[in-house]
Amino acid sequence: MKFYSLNSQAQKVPFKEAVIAGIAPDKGLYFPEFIEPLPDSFFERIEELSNTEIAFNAIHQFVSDDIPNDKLKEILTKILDFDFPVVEIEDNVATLELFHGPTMAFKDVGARFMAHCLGYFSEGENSQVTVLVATSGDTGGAVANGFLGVDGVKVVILYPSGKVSDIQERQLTTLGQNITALRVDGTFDDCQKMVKAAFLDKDLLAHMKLTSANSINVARWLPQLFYFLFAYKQAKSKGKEIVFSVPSGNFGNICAGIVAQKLGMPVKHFVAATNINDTVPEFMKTGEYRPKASSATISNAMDVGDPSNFVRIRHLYQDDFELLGKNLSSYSFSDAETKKALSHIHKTSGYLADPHGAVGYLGLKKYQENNPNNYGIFLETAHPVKFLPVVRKALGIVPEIPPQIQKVMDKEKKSIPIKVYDELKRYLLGR
Ligand SMILES: N[C@@H](CCOP(=O)(O)O)C(=O)O
Repeated sequence: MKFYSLNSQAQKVPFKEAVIAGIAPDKGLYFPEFIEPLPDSFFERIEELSNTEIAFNAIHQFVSDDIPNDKLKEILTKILDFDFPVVEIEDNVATLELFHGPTMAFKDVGARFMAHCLGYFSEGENSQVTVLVATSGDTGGAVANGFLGVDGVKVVILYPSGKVSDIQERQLTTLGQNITALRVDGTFDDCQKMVKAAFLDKDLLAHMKLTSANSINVARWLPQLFYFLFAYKQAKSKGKEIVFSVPSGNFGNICAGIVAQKLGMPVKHFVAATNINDTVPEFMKTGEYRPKASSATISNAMDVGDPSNFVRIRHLYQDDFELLGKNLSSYSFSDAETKKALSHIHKTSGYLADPHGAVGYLGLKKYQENNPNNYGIFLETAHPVKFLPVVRKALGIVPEIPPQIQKVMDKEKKSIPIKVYDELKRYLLGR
C-alpha cells in the first residue's frame, strides 16, 4: 500500500514516509492508493471479535509491512484500553461515547496511534522530529498526552487564545517536558495556516524535521475509522440501517467513517453536523466551497472555517456532487439551538451531553424528520466536563470531575504568546 498526494498522484510513498512527513512535499494531503473492502465474513462475525482484532483487520492494509503484525497488534492493544459504548437515548437514537480515554475526547486513539508509530519508526535512530499541531480545543490535549516523554520528539501546539475551554487549555499547557504550547492571537484557522506555512518554509525545513499531528497526518486520521466499526459491532443486532451523525470541525472523523463504509461496513447515511461555522453545509447546498473566517461558539472544537479533510471527502466521491449528496447531508446549528438541545436531551432522557454531542444530536434529528425508521447514532466526541461553564449554565448541573481531568486542574498553565508566523519560526529555530 502506498499513499499519494491529493495535489499530484505521481509520487507515491509508503505509510512510514507519509507519517514522518505528515503532508506531501507539494503540500497535498496523503491518500491511500486503494481501499480494499474487508471480506463479508468480517462483518458477519464482528460481534465475536475484540476491538483490537477489529482495528487490526481494518488498519493492516494501510500500514502494510511498515510495522510488523505483532508490533501493530501490540500498539493497538495499548491504545484501545478503554470503552467505546453505544448508549440508547431515545427510540432509534443512540450515542457513541468516544470520551473514555485519557483526555476525554475522541482524539485520544489517533494521537496515541501516531505517537506509537513515530516511536517505532525512530527506534535506534538518533534524530529529532518536531511535531507541529494546531488545535481548536481537543486535539492539543490528546497530542500532548500521547507524545509526552516520547524520545526524539518535540511537540509544539498552537491554540487560539481565549477560544478553548479552561480544561482544554490546562490539558495542553500544563504537561511540560517535550510539550510546548503557543497561544495565538487569532482563530484556529490562523493556527492551522501557520502550521501549513511552516511546512512550506524551505529555510525552516533545512534546519529541522517537521511533521503534523493533526488529522492531515494519515496516522492521526485513519484510526478514527475504528469508532464506526465498534459502533456497528454493538448496533448490528438491531437489524436496522444505521445513520451516523458526526459533530464536525476539521472533518477528519467523518471522513474516516466514510472509509469504514468503503471497507464494506453497512451505513445508510452520514450527517455532518456543524455549529455556525457552516462552510460544508453551505457547500452541500450550493456546490461552492467558500472557506470563511471561523466564529467562536460554545462547541469550540468545531470552530473551523476551512476544514482540512473535506478535500479527502470530495476525493472519495471523485468530486461528484450528486454522489456525495446521496451519502452525506450537512446541517449547521446555532449556540441557542445547541443549548436548547442540551437541556432537551437531559430532560427527556437524563443523558448529559456535551455541546458537540448536542450538535450531533440535532443533525440526526433533522435527518430523521424526513427519513424515519432508521437507527441513528450521534457521536459524543468529548466529555461534558470539558465544557463545565456551558453545561452548568444550560442545565444548572456541575458534572463530577473525573480523575483524568482532576490531575491537570491545579497545575500551572504555561504558554508563549505569538501573533504572526515569524514568531513561530523564530521560536522553532530557537532565535
Ligand atoms: N477539532 C480539532 C481541530 C483540529 O482537528 P484535527 O482532527 O485535524 O486535529 C481540535 O479539537 O483541535
